[in-house]
This record gives sequence, C-alpha cells and structure tokens, in this order.
Amino acid sequence: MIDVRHVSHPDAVKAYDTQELRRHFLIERLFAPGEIALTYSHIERFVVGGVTPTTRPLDLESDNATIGSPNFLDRRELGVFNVGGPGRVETDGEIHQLQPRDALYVTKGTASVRFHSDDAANPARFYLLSVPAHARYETKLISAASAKKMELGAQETANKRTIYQMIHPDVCTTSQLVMGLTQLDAGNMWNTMPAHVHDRRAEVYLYFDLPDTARVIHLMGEPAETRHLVVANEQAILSPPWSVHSGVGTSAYSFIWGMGGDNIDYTDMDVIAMDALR
Ligand SMILES: O=C[C@H](O)[C@@H](O)CC(=O)C(=O)O
Ligand SMILES: [Zn+2]
Repeated sequence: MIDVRHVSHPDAVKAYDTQELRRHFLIERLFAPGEIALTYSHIERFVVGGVTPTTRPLDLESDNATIGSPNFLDRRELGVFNVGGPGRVETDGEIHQLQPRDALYVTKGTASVRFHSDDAANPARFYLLSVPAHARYETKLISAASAKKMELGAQETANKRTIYQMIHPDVCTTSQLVMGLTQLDAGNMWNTMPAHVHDRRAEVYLYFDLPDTARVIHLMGEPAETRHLVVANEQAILSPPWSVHSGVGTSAYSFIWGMGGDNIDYTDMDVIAMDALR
C-alpha cells in the first residue's frame, strides 16, 4: 500500500495546525526491517521510499492504483542512496554493490529492481526518490568518492558543510532527477540559510545521521509565512516549489536532497533576502 499525498495551495497551508502540516509534508516512517515503505506525492509525482532488506531480498513492485504501469520504472526513473550497512541493488539481473552513502541512478525501462543486504544484522537502508521520465539513460553507480564536491558555509555561522552532487548533470544523465547528499561538519547545525525557493523544481529532504534524542527544526512555507516541522532521524520532508526548505539541528546531521521539475540546473534558485523572511 502506497501512502498518497495531495498538493496544498499555499493559502490553505497558512491555516494548517501542527498535525495537518505534518500529515501533508512530513514522512515519518521510511525504514522498517523487512519492508518497503512508499509515499506517492502529487508534488512533481514524487515517489519517496525506504527499503530495509534483512534475510530476504525485497522487490520494487508497481501498484495499479498509483503507478499504473506493469513495472514500477516503465515510465519513471529512480535514485537510490544507501544510508545503512553494505548492500546490493539488482537491476534486471545486474548487481550493483552499494557501500554506505553510495548512490545508484536507475533508468526508465528497467523491469525489475531487487534490494539485498549483505548482512541481515547490519541491514542496508535504501532511500528512494522516483519521478516520471520519458527517455532511457544509463543505470549508473555513483560512489560518494566520485561525487562533485562543494564546500559551503563557515564555522562562525554554524553552517560549515560539504555538498556531494551525485545524481547531477555533470556526473550522470537523467530526465529530471537531481540528487545529492549534504553533510554538516561537527558542531555545525544550519542548512540552506540564507534560504531559497525554486519555482521550477520541487524538492525532498531525508534527514539522517541524527542521534535519536536530537531533532531538526525544519523551516517550510512561503518566505513571508514560515512554519516549522520538528523532524527526527530518518524522516523526510516534501517541499513544494513555493516553499523554503532550511533547517537547524539540535546536533549535526546529514541529509539527502532530491529534486524534480522543469530545470535540472542546480544553481537555478532564488535566494531569499534575510529581511524578507517572516
Ligand atoms: O536546491 C538545492 C537544495 O536545497 C540543497 O542542495 C541545499 C543544500 O544541500 C544546502 O544548502 O545544504
Ligand atoms: Zn532547494
């Protein structure tokens, strides 16, 4: 069963209470042993998922009511990031070994996608983000070491971090998917401040590497109408094109960002001036 989320008009979101904000924009449960958990959002037709294989492999199956094609990737492309122990992803019988933090781009037209953990006691946790695609490209493994790296922020503003651009036009060809991983240095808590929006793309964040007792205060909403979500480890947020997506942790953390939409140019973003934030 896929959890379906509809889109919200920004005017409606102004009146949402905490529970409604969380129901529409927060994905709380992604990784459960032996399970695939999928959420279908009508924002960009994103499918956001978590796969935790233990003793048995798990198959990515289509669903008639939501995906609507015999195979999940008949008309979609997929990004996979491993945030758990070592594992393998099998695409039409071809095996790709994913160490922690490695990524795999899986092309449209792949009939079968199967996930394995190397060790059931230290299972892989595969984070998935899929968007519609209308052309076939190459399935490609992108190791954390082969990513395009960008250093941003400073210790003085508590936002020193490294951005690993992995499923990115300079690294891997896709229809519309752009994904990567951002890791904060120890003692640094802020991501994406100054904040930005990008009306030509929507985004999803998966926060991870956060201690169980820590939280990220994630800022969302129109720049002059911000709201917050209190996010725990390995939870994801949906960010519509009109929303800022920024956060501050009670501890350092990492997150995987993924985008779909009209524009695959990472630099196409509108930075929000500090005095415009409310
Ligand atoms: O549109 C790009 C995304 O919001 C993220 O890549 C931002 C990010 O990782 C960061 O500033 O830390
Ligand atoms: Zn963004």
